[in-house]
Amino acid sequence: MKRILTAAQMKQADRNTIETMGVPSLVLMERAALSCVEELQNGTWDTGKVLAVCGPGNNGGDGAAIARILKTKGVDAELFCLGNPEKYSEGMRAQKKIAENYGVREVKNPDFREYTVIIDAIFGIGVSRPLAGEYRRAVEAICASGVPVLAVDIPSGIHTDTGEVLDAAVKARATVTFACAKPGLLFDPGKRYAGEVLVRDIGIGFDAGEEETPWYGSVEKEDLDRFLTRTPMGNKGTFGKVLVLAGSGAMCGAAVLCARAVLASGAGMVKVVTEERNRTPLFCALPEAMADFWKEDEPLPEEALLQDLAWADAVVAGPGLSKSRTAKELLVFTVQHTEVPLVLDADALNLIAEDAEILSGCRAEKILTPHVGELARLLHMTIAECQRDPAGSAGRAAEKYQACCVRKDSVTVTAEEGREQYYINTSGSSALATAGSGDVLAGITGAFAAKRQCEKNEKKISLAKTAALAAYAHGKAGEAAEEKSSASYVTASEIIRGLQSI
Ligand SMILES: NC(=O)C1=CN([C@@H]2O[C@H](COP(=O)(O)OP(=O)(O)OC[C@H]3O[C@@H](n4cnc5c(N)ncnc54)[C@H](OP(=O)(O)O)[C@@H]3O)[C@@H](O)[C@H]2O)[C@@H](O)CC1
Ligand SMILES: [K+]
Repeated sequence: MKRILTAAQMKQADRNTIETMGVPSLVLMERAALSCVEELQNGTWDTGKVLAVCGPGNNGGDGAAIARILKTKGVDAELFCLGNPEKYSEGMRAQKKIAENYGVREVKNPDFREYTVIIDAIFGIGVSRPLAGEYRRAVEAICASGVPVLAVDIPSGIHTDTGEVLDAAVKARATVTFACAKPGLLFDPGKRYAGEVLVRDIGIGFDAGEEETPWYGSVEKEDLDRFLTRTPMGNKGTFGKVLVLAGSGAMCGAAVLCARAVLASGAGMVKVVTEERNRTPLFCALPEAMADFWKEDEPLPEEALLQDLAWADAVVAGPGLSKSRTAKELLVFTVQHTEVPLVLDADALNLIAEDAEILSGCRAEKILTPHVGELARLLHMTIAECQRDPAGSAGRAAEKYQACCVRKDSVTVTAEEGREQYYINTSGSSALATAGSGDVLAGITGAFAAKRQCEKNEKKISLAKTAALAAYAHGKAGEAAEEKSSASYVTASEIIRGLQSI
């Protein structure tokens, strides 16, 4: 697990390091600057002529220190300072003076195109409002110059907590950020402005308010490996049995992809409940699956369904299900009779968006896996509103539907009701944006929820972390598939195959 800190939490950690642990602020700044210099000297940057563009706060102080350290290493480094010197932070004032003492030249009206690298040290986590005046002009000129930019802590103009552009922002080739990633570096559009994000330890003594909300984190490969470890004593019945309710007459593929993903994600068994017309294609495509069938406009096979629901350790409902009258009856029946974790995806979400009453009386733990369009329908908001606030919109759906919500987008966020906790997914690429990819994620999520259901209580992780691990595995599988071809050619079946390589 990696913690991700908001601006307020990072400031508290800085304060704790300085005031409680006793590390002077200038020492932290020196370490911050050195970590940027190390990046600049790794051989991938042309440091022929470097300009550090500094704002009035401590981010500017970092920039001045970087220019000075570069100068001592024989690099032609200059400073361009913005803002009223009377309002400089103590750190910026001190660093600017030290840079002067070392003979770093300060320029007044630079032509940014003359430089080989620009250090963006205008604003860091202290940015407090949209950029205007000289700041905005500088940011726009830096962007227009086309010169590679190294951003210090966060690209100037990106909101630290949401990733929003505050009217204008620097587009960096890479960002060296201190101690922890920040949400704004991981969410779009901040993620695209940050370039490669390099998290560097500068000796922050943590007390970022562990209990404080909102809490952000990201799961890592080690978390996934730990979760997927199988006990040698287990058998196919103890690794998780998943019931998949998917596929209407025209949508057998969704059922097949989802069920295949279940099996490829470590579940012991899968059973598919699908429309009668899918009988032959399902068994041809997936001989490992067991199945039960329902017929459009005929009574549900309730006895068989009750047995299936009692057998399952987790249930996935929705992929390719359609919104037909019988599909809705099936969903309502499932919701009312499921006691194990229930993953609701695609048409199940569309039916719920139209009639939230479907979920009334549900006793199961629920995981909703909407893409942003489905989320907007669930929340009766616009897509743009949901996009502006990735964590908030996921959290709102979790609260509204008393569930765990996996908000699928270029950056997937998982939230759980009752806690202001968010998992930001760091794996994946545009390769995942392909037909059937959502069916695969639903299957992985079902398999992981079933595995968790089979764990002894003391080993059980939260439902949100389980869902976050599924999103992470899905992203990693997409990356593995992309390595074999290219993002444009990856299909959902290849994402499933990619699961074997993570
Ligand atoms: N604490 C430490 O010791 C360490 C800190 N470190 C570094 O410091 C950074 C945080 O420093 P910081 O808190 O001083 O904030 P920073 O981002 O420089 O900006 C604040 C200044 O900008 C101003 N301002 C803001 N928005 C504005 C706008 N739109 N337009 C105009 N002005 C605006 C704001 O003015 P005000 O809002 O008060 O009017 C204030 O003057 C952090 O990201 C890291 O790089 C590391 O070296 C590790 C040790
Ligand atoms: K910056």
